[in-house]
Amino acid sequence: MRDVRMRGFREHTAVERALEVLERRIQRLADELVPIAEAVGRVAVEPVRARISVPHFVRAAMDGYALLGEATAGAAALAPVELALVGASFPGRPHAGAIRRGEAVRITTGAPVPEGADAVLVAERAEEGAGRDGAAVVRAREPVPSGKHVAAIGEDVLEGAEVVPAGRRLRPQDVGVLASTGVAEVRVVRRPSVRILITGDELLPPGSAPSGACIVDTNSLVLSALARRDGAEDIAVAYVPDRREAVRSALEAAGGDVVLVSGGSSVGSEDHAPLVLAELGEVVVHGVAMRPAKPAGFGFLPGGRAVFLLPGNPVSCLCAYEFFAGPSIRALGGLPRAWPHRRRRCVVASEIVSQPGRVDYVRVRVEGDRVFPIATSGASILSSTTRADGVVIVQAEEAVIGEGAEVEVLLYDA
Ligand SMILES: Nc1nc2c(c(=O)[nH]1)N[C@H]1C(S)=C(S)[C@@H](COP(=O)(O)OP(=O)(O)OC[C@H]3O[C@@H](n4cnc5c(N)ncnc54)[C@H](O)[C@@H]3O)O[C@H]1N2
Ligand code: MOO
Repeated sequence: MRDVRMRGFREHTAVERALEVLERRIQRLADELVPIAEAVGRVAVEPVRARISVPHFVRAAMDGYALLGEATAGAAALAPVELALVGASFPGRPHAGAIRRGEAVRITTGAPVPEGADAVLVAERAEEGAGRDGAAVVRAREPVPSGKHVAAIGEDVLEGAEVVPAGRRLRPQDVGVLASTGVAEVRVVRRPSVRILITGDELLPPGSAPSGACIVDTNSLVLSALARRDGAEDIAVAYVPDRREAVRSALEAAGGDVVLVSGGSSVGSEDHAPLVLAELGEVVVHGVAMRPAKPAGFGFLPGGRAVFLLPGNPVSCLCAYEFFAGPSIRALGGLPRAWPHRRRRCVVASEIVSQPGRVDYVRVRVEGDRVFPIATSGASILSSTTRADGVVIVQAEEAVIGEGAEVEVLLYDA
């Protein structure tokens, strides 16, 4: 690899080309079995099917009386049909045995309908009392068609039916349904672990007061949160001094499925990360036709673990993460590579200028359906991303997006 330190980049890789490499080289991780209680948010590797039908017994949908519908034929308020009340069925405590025509069982919603019954007469249309012989009876004041207020086996889910497709990031209700069908474990994609190496002798950990020539490291917080958003777990941060040997041993010892190196990616005399990565593995891209994050890059360690070289400037770091590391971490975890931001079509209210040949990450403010670029373009101005509502990505072939044009804004808030 050519040493760009104090010399500069000779050429820049197109964003599209860099993404093609990542798409080819980064595939999802292996799978693992997790208990159903831990499956929310995980990505199913295969379709998950119902183990048994829900409900697995015929159940009442209303409170009232289980009976044979036919037996209530001709019932009316003034001429009720009298049935012998022979028992009760509650959820978890069914009536033992079958009933015959002319008999009824008191039943509550969700309870098993006894054999011999095929309908439920709602409590509001019935009246309990004593028959001529003093035995308990229920009087039906209207006829009940067969099947009324009775849920068939499998009304919710049939045994063997696909509940969720492969690739689904499981929703709370998905695991609810799966559990209801007796599923105990789900095969999901392993979550990527991420190691964040923060380089820069000037940096103090978050929570410190900036002092002297030292500033507070913000990239570790932003990167950790973004990695978590993208499905990573086991995210660890390490601070690495600006010495080649220190960067080398940190990279060697990093572990994790993905390594993010913040800072030291550019052409300064202390920018060791690209050279160290080239020594230990391979640098595939270093220098991208984009702004900010021009010095961004990535490569691989032996065994194929990806290392992302993220410029130290905080906006560049965020931007390089979003373009390259984010899609890769999501793909490792089985999620779509596409940016997860909510999108909104807006009209450009003040022209957006970009340089043809490079992709621009333009921070914008949104007012109604109108979009304004944020004046500063400095990659060190992290507060620009706090003042912005989102970003517009200007493609390499575009130069000026004039007032009145429609653009898609990727919103920072979900
Ligand atoms: N001669 C050239 N100089 C620079 C070029 C170039 O092409 N030729 N590229 C510039 C661009 S663009 C960027 S971006 C930066 C990236 O440089 P590095 O990745 O080497 O980053 P550092 O030099 O370590 O830091 C840059 C800047 O950001 C601050 N920083 C670093 N880490 C953090 C952190 N964790 N939290 C908050 N702030 C951080 C650091 O103090 C510097 O101010 O290079 C340009 N130079
Ligand atoms: O690309 Mo640098 O990332 O502009 O400051």
